[in-house]
Amino acid sequence: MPHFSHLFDRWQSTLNWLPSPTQVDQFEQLYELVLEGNSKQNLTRITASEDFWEKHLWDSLRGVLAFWGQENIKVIDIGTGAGFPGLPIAIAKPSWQVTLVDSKQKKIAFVKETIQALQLSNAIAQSGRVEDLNKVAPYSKKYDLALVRAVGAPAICASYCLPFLKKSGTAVLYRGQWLPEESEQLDIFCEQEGLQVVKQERFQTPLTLGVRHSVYLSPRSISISNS
Ligand SMILES: C[S@@+](CC[C@H](N)C(=O)[O-])C[C@H]1O[C@@H](n2cnc3c(N)ncnc32)[C@H](O)[C@@H]1O
Repeated sequence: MPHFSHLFDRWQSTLNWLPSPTQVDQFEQLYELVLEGNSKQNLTRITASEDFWEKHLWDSLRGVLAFWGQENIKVIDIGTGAGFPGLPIAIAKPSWQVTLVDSKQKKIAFVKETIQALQLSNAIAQSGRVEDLNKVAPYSKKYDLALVRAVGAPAICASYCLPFLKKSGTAVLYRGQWLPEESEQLDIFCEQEGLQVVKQERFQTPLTLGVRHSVYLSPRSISISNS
């Protein structure tokens, strides 16, 4: 019995995108695997089908909407937990290479099993602390996008992302409310670390109208003066 078929039009009206039949099946399967996984470990409190669609599937994809037209890019999901936002993104964008990282082995075991079950050949999961992984060769400066949702204060999230990014890369902080003091704290960090806030975007989720913000950061390009 499909869980999300009544929400099919919402993909089109809110993201201007429609999943293929295979992607529809993968989203359904992902939901069932998370429910099953939740009976063995604490993966998520968001279990009702509409909540799952809005807060895990839709929200994960909305954060990368600005990059939707890009193909063949490398993406890292930092502190992925049960695989969000990385798994919905790997389903929706098969040409993107998605790396999902979390320090908790058990969560990564679940994500690995799910990648296999969904046959996502464009996703890999890696356990470890991001502040260790982001300094080593396979990961350092390799990513076009670094994504971080619900992991910590903005400056900490930014510090996790920065070492993963190519010079042309972008970090996306997935935030709920965005407070002036968070913005100020992030500005101070960016000033010190050679990052710039490229854009902040405010939007609402389509079903419960929850407030969300996406904050986009990129390494600052250095301008060299002639004098
Ligand atoms: C609240 S969960 C959010 C999970 C997921 N991003 C989401 O939005 O549903 C935060 C996750 O970040 C992971 N995490 C926190 N600090 C980390 C670090 N330094 N390195 C790797 N993972 C970390 C935790 O293990 C946890 O699974």
